[in-house]
Amino acid sequence: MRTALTIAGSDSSGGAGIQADIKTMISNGVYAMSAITALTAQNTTGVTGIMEATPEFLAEQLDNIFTDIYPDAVKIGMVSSSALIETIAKKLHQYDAKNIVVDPVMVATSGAKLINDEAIDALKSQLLPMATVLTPNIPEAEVLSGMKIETADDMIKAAAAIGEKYHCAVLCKGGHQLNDANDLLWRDGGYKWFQGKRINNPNTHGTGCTLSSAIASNLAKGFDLDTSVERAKKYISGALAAMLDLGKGSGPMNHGFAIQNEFTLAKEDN
Ligand SMILES: Nc1ncnc2c1ncn2[C@@H]1O[C@H](COP(=O)(O)OP(=O)(O)OP(=O)(O)O)[C@@H](O)[C@H]1O
Ligand SMILES: Cc1ncc(COP(=O)(O)O)c(N)n1
Repeated sequence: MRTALTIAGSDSSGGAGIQADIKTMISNGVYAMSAITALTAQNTTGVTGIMEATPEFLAEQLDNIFTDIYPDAVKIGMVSSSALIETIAKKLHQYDAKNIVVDPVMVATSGAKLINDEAIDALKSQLLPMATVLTPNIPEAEVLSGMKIETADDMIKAAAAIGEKYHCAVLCKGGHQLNDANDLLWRDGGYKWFQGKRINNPNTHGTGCTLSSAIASNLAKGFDLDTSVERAKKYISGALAAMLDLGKGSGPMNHGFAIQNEFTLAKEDN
């Protein structure tokens, strides 16, 4: 069985972060492992507390994972401080990690800030150059490119600027900000649009975490980047279309829709 690792924060309400990543990885047919960067106390209405892991304890988790069950892909989500980012970069270099998907989590759907300002510089200088693919939403792509994004053409320009600077592929997500479900993948000097059907579902807590984990799962299974994005879009559309409605705020998706539908994803792969 192929294996994937998520390095991210725990979401006590289960819709985003480590919990969304593990549910997504299982549903996409890989063995899931986790290195937790922080505990968050949150629900669908907001984040009330964050307790960071120490860099030493994060390093210890990564040592235990990489020296035993080697991950075929790594997804990186919420990492709130530069010391934690430095630890991740050092360990991923040490163990020669492959298929690294970086979701540059900055602000939660509920509005809470999930990264310190000084950590954004560390993210840029240390993690982005290691990424196979980076998955910013529009506000994150604006921060990383330094340009305002108002049109689909701006998405292409910003993704190209980020990709050329950090030498990685960039999936700029239209998401709820710009053109709904259409995402732009820039890689190797060229780009491709992934058109998604907009699903009228207000419950989008954890969509970014879910998409990046689904891409990592498919890379772990040996699919190329374009195919992995295509398959990940199909998975997130299914999870949104399942129309789960929980909580008082922007609720979680139904990550298990495929398993509940008699293992449809697993059947497709056989
Ligand atoms: N209503 C929708 N219908 C279909 N696909 C959607 C919808 N909203 C978002 N998506 C898709 O979900 C994925 C995540 O995009 P989004 O822009 O929501 O990420 P994000 O802003 O990082 O998410 P998060 O809510 O976790 O911060 C993208 O592939 C996007 O196209
Ligand atoms: C631990 C953690 N990681 C990431 C997110 C972002 O997800 P969203 O923007 O959908 O709230 C989150 N809320 N919590």
